[in-house]
Amino acid sequence: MNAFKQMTIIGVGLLGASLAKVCRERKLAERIVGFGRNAENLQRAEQQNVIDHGTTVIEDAVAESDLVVLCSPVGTIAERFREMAPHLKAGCLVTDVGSVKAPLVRDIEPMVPDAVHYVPAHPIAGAEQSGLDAATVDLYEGARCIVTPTSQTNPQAVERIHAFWQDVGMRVQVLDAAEHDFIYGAVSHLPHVVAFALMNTVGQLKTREQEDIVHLSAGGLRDITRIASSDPVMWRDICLANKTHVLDLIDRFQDALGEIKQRIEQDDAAGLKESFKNANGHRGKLVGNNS
Ligand SMILES: NC(=O)C1=CN([C@@H]2O[C@H](COP(=O)(O)OP(=O)(O)OC[C@H]3O[C@@H](n4cnc5c(N)ncnc54)[C@H](O)[C@@H]3O)[C@@H](O)[C@H]2O)C=CC1
Ligand SMILES: O=C(O)C(=O)Cc1ccc(O)cc1
Repeated sequence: MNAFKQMTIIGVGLLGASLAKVCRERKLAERIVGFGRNAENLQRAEQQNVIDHGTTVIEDAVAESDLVVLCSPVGTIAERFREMAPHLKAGCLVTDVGSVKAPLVRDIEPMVPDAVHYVPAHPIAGAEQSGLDAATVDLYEGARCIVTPTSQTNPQAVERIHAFWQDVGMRVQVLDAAEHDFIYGAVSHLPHVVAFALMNTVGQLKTREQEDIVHLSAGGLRDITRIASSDPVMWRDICLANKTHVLDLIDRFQDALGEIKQRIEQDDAAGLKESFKNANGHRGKLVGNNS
């Protein structure tokens, strides 16, 4: 097991507090420090014994730590790294949970001090809820964690961070950051954009009596839009950070939607059936039904 004397979590929300909980339970760190902007949130995390100590002063948060995990929104991670970099001790390992990797690697790698190692990571574990109160000890259990080292990343540091995420309970896999952003743009970011757009389309429609029509829906609308309840700041940051891939994927989605639209317009029953049958096949791969 890969026990650290002290670890710091930057951003004690869903991902950060869940990580603190599992590290506490599995004794992966002797002491857990939380950094955040909101003193009241940190105080509550201390009271709940999620962290040993909370501080809004980044120097105090990281100076004695052997491991720092950045768990704040994607748009804030590089800035937090810049602030903490001069205060990191020699030998400190830094990883993160950001949902987009290439821009973080591009911005952070040039700022990494000598004798400090940054190994980017993305645990594919989460939910549509956010914040300390949504955190659970088993959020990460059995889920995939993508690690995206570069040619400059120290191999021993990669091994230790790999072991850390494994100790947390994750199945670790290495990917190039650019490929990661393409893949998760497709399987995570586009679905969120579609869910937000679908809810905006249907959500504003009213009955003749000016009542919301969503209450009249069957289970399907709820199934397809669960993730439209996700945090707007988090998803704003993800879409802007992964802009190129997200825009390309929206184009692809519009093409697929356009094909269905055209087949309906042209009363192309066979073509329409083909579009839907193809989708059945693709979803079969997703849910493990290849028949
Ligand atoms: N929610 C999810 O399902 C997943 C989220 N992620 C990534 O994890 C990170 C955190 O997401 P969540 O835990 O869901 O969000 P969250 O909103 O629950 O927690 C974020 C925490 O960061 C704090 N924070 C906000 N701005 C900050 C700043 N400038 N400096 C320091 N702390 C700041 C917030 O106060 C909050 O405590 C994001 O980068 C996200 O992309 C990764 C995998 C899954
Ligand atoms: O709630 C869901 O189904 C998710 O998709 C959670 C999620 C959100 C963002 C990530 O980067 C990874 C996982």
